[in-house]
Amino acid sequence: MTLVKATALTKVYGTQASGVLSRALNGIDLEVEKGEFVGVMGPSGSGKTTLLNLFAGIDKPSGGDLQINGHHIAKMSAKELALFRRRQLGFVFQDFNLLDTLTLAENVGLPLTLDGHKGRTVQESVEKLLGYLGLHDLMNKYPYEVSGGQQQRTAVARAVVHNPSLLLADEPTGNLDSASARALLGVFQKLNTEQEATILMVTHDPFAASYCKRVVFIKDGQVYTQIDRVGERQPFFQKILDTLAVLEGGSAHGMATTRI
Ligand SMILES: Nc1ncnc2c1ncn2[C@@H]1O[C@H](COP(=O)(O)OP(=O)(O)OP(=O)(O)O)[C@@H](O)[C@H]1O
Repeated sequence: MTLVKATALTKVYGTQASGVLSRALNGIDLEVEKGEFVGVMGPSGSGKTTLLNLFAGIDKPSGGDLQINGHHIAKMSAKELALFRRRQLGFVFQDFNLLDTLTLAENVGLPLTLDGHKGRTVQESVEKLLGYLGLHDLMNKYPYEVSGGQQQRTAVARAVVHNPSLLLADEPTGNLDSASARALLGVFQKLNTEQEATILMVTHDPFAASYCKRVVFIKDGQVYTQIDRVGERQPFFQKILDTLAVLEGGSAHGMATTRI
C-alpha cells in the first residue's frame, strides 16, 4: 500500500514582489510504501529539510500534490492539519526535545495525554512501549538524569506511542556518539521490521542511512537517484558512499532516474 505519494512537488520561498525567489524543491516525485524505511540524503541546501517540512505539514507546497495515507496535505484546514499531525505523524528531531520538567514516562505519554486519553490507559501504553524498547528501568528518571542516547530513544518512544502512520526523523543521530547512534538505529530497525513502522529519515550520515531499506538522494531540489538495499548492510553502506561521491563530485549526469 502506498502511504506517501508526492507528485511534481515544488517549493519556492520568497515572493515575486520581493524579487527574491528561492526554488528549494523543483518537481519531486516520491512514493513511500507502508512498512518502508527510507533515507533521504543530499548535499547541504539540496532541499531535504524543505521536503520533510512539507511531509510534516509544517509548510505548504507551492505546486504539485502530496498525499499521506490518502489525505491531501495542502488541502486541509489548519484544524484538520493539526489533528492529522497529532494522530498520524510522529517526529524525531536532532535535539531530542524532551521536556525537562517531566519524567521520561510522562514525556512518552504526552501525545496520548494531549489527545485526551485517560491516565491509566496512558500509563499502560507507556510502560508496555518502554519495556519493549528496553527503557523500562529509566521511566521515572528525568531527561537530565540519563544519557543523550537514552533521551533520543525516549524521544522515539514518544514519537510512536500513538501508532502514527508515518515516523519522520530529521538527523536523529546528529548529536549522538557512535554507540548511541547504533542503539538508536537498532530501535528504528526493530520498529520497522517487527511493527511495520513506516519511517522517513533525513540524514547526512551514510552509516545511519545504511540501516534503511532504500535511500533517496536529492540534489538541487530534485530526486537525483535512489538505491535499494538488497542483502547485507555493509555492501549497502559502500553503495551509499559511492553514490555520495558521485553526487558531490557532480559528475553524474543522466543518473536522475537510475536505481543503482
Ligand atoms: N525559509 C526559507 N526562506 C528562503 N529560502 C529558504 C528557506 N528555507 C530554505 N531555503 C532555501 O531552500 C534551499 C533548500 O534548503 P533546505 O534547508 O531544505 O536544504 P537541506 O538539504 O535541508 O540543507 P542542510 O543539509 O544544510 O540542512 C536552500 O537554498 C535554502 O537556502
